Amino acid sequence: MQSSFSLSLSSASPITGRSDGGGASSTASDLFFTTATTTPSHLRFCGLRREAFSGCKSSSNNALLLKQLRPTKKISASLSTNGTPSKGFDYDLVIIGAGVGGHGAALHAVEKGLKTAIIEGDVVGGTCVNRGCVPSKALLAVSGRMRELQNEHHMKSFGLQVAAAGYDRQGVADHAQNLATKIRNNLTNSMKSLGVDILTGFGAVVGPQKVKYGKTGESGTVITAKDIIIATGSVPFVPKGVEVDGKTVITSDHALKLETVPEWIVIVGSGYIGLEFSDVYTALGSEVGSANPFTFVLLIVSQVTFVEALDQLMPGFDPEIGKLAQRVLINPRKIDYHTGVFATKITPARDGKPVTIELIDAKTKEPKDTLEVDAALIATGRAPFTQGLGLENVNVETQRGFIPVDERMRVIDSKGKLVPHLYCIGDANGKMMLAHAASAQGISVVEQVSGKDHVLNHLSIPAACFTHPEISMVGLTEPQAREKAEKEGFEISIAKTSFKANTKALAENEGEGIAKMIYRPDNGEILGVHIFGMHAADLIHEASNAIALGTRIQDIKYAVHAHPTLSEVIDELFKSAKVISASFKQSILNPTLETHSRLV
Ligand SMILES: Cc1cc2nc3c(=O)[nH]c(=O)nc-3n(C[C@H](O)[C@H](O)[C@H](O)COP(=O)(O)OP(=O)(O)OC[C@H]3O[C@@H](n4cnc5c(N)ncnc54)[C@H](O)[C@@H]3O)c2cc1C
Ligand SMILES: NC(=O)c1ccc[n+]([C@@H]2O[C@H](COP(=O)([O-])OP(=O)(O)OC[C@H]3O[C@@H](n4cnc5c(N)ncnc54)[C@H](O)[C@@H]3O)[C@@H](O)[C@H]2O)c1
Repeated sequence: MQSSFSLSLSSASPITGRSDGGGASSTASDLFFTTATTTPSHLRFCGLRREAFSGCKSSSNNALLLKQLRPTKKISASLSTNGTPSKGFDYDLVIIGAGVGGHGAALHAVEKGLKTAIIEGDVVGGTCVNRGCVPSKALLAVSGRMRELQNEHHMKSFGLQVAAAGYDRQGVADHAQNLATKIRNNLTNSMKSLGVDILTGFGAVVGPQKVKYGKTGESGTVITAKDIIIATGSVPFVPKGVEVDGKTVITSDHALKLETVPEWIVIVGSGYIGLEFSDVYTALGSEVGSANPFTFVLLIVSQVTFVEALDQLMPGFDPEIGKLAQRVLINPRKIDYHTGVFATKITPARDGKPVTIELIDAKTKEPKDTLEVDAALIATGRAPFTQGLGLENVNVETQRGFIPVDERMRVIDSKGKLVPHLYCIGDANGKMMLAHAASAQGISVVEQVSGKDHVLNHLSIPAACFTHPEISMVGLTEPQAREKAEKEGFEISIAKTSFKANTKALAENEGEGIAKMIYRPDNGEILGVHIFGMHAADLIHEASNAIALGTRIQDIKYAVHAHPTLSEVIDELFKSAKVISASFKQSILNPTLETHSRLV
């Protein structure tokens, strides 16, 4: 896997975040950074063992994954070759980093006729494909099925009888790894087939419109480019005082290999990674029995203890959704938690002693507790990977490691001026640490360098947490919307619908869930949508596309949805919103006008 340099797969990563810290959502000190196929072979592919019936759905619902699997031939044949560079340059566009951000930019650049090269120092696909979205969603696909198969009450409600479910840990781990390999190959082949030059080595900026690449410590090859995009991503952030050994004190890089499922694991941080892994660990449980597919397997449900610095779990979510998520995803499961505490010192298990975790009160900094457990997963955010990029050669200073950019992803220098022809996308700029955001930013930059102005609306970018059930969101949370409304002087309203009233959800015995919309009743603008429930991650796109396209509730509420589908939850959400009609507003201004209805 590793080539000329090592990134976050190794605990001796060039940056662990220890020295620099920082994070997109950091708040305090350096402690804080923040188809239903049921064949036996299909079950084996998922690493599951089942004697009786199972309903193993075939693939992840991750839109990006589907995009990555899409045949590249979709791009028209006439545009499917790398272009000729602008006069005086080796390339029109050089991208440093072949993660999903760099990949998205490269494909779009070739489509636009730009002569494009991408420099990668490790493996194509970056975090998302190799150590992030892809393997984690493979593990979550398995945990979802295990959860369902183990839920006797749920199975009985369908009239199904199910014998004890078990799993083969290595089989599950292989499923995750095989998927990563497959998607990595797809990404590599998609770029190769379009003629993108994939250059191997560590890339750095050596001057305006000049990039060097090669093995670290060697002189390397210098190439010129009309425009440069930095897309170097991020690595796990490990707070000061935490000793990662990769076995008992781990980051997501290690956890995704699923080398063990500990009996008791502390998860430090209850954000996306913490929550998704709590779903995996509590569904799989620690295996202590036989591994034969046709014998009884004893699984001990793993105990998860969350350690969260803020006063509530899942602080990033809309508070109402967070509360519901806690009631469904935390309270009934073997999960306990300590909130308002920092993990200041974590020592791996050694010499027969367990992992020890020292907690201090987040506000008073007084010692609070010491936990002794089997393992600890550090899920305290991610640190940008921006060291050694030669930013000093273009007078750029990072901010807690992140590269400062404007709304067009143009890099800003230490004097606050834009650096001509230099852009930064994805995790390295810290605007929104999501795979599809990185890719969208890359496409936006390519639009700009090909002569079309483009500003990406980050408030239209959806996010999802792939727990069971899922959580998704787009736009503002209720508190954020209230703050904005107060500042700008407008009213907000809230609409809510329940999965309990949805036929499809009830047919699936999955009525637990809500959708919530925050909007402006005066003009029908959607400010935020939050969904908790089955397939929430897929359902959010109707709302995110409406925000992106500026569609108002009074227009989208007439769109027709197939029955019975989960999408009717969102249909009902739009229909239940009360927008004051234009004619009513007119009638207030001019009382002589006749009005039929106040609301639309
Ligand atoms: C466990 C986990 C699960 C996640 N799940 C999701 C999810 O479900 N959905 C989602 O949207 N996001 C998810 N994310 C976040 C997502 O992985 C990142 O937001 C995304 O990978 C960022 O893409 P990027 O292109 O900016 O950087 P990266 O994917 O990190 O890619 C950067 C690339 O640049 C290369 N590189 C770095 N420096 C240099 C250099 N100087 N020269 C050459 N090459 C260099 C690296 O080797 C790497 O290949 C997850 C993250 C984790 C850790
Ligand atoms: N499904 C997805 O889209 C997905 C999945 C996984 C990761 N990601 C991305 O990866 C990034 C990293 O995820 P993450 O979960 O590590 O970060 P996060 O920012 O989502 O959550 C980190 C949590 O750790 C807490 N924390 C930080 N320092 C702490 C400390 N010292 N002690 C106790 N608590 C502490 C924070 O309060 C926060 O709740 C996120 O930005 C996310 O966008 C996305």
